Amino acid sequence: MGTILDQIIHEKRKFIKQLKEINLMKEPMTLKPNRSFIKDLQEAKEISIIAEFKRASPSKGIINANRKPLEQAKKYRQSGVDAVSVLTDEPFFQGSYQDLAVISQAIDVPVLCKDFIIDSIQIDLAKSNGADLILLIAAALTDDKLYSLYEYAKSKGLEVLMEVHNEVEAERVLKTDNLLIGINNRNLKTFAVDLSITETIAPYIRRAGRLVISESGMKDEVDVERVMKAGANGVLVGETFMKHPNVAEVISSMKLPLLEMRKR
Ligand SMILES: O=C(O)c1ccccc1NCC(=O)[C@H](O)[C@H](O)COP(=O)(O)O
Repeated sequence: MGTILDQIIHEKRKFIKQLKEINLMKEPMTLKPNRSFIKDLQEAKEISIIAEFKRASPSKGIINANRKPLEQAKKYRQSGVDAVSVLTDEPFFQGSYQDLAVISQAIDVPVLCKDFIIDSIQIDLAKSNGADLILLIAAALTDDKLYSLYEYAKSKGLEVLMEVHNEVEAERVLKTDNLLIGINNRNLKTFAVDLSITETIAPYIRRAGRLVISESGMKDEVDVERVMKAGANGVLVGETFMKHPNVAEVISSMKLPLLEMRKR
């Protein structure tokens, strides 16, 4: 059956086919201009945190089915996160576009539609449900697809987080002018998480003048400090925030490394 990424993409193709058949598209729910995460990140004086709403995952199964999107997103916002990521994939992550819409309407920071996008109709769907930025995963796309979906997202006023896992993928995304590059520490084929992936690739991406988000596997401030030292401008954290009984506490502890570094 192939890797988990192959399986996800296989399901996604079925979903897109249905979507095109039933034409579920609705009018954009909001007329307000997109919130720019890139601008915030360029102006940020401390590590930026993207907090993810993630009920379940292929690697962990159910992470936390009890948290409600609205409550969790409000807690994230009150804890000072800079953006919220919403997994909209249903079969593997138990997410939905409804989650995205609810969260986008409730908070004033940029919202990332975290999905496995292979067709422009998914970008329309993300936009119409309130996304400010979308994810494009280099490993899931040919160069042509990656570049055309990027152009399409930009034409819709959306920002793009381009995700890479190794130097070859990094080289591919650096051929675009996209500023926001995510380094996923989780191998999407084996699920192994290794923060040294950020340490290896971030300096290369930073030298190219781009902004780096280190994604996956961060448990505490030690991990955040490690990826910051490698050059990350921000982190994307899901499981740790979804499981922790005190979200505000764990988020503020992750902001500490920078304060400590400033004191030195
Ligand atoms: O999380 C997974 O198991 C997974 C498996 C296959 C493809 C993608 C997957 N996760 C998507 C993500 O990138 C993470 O949800 C995100 O970076 C947060 O990771 P974490 O903090 O480790 O929950």
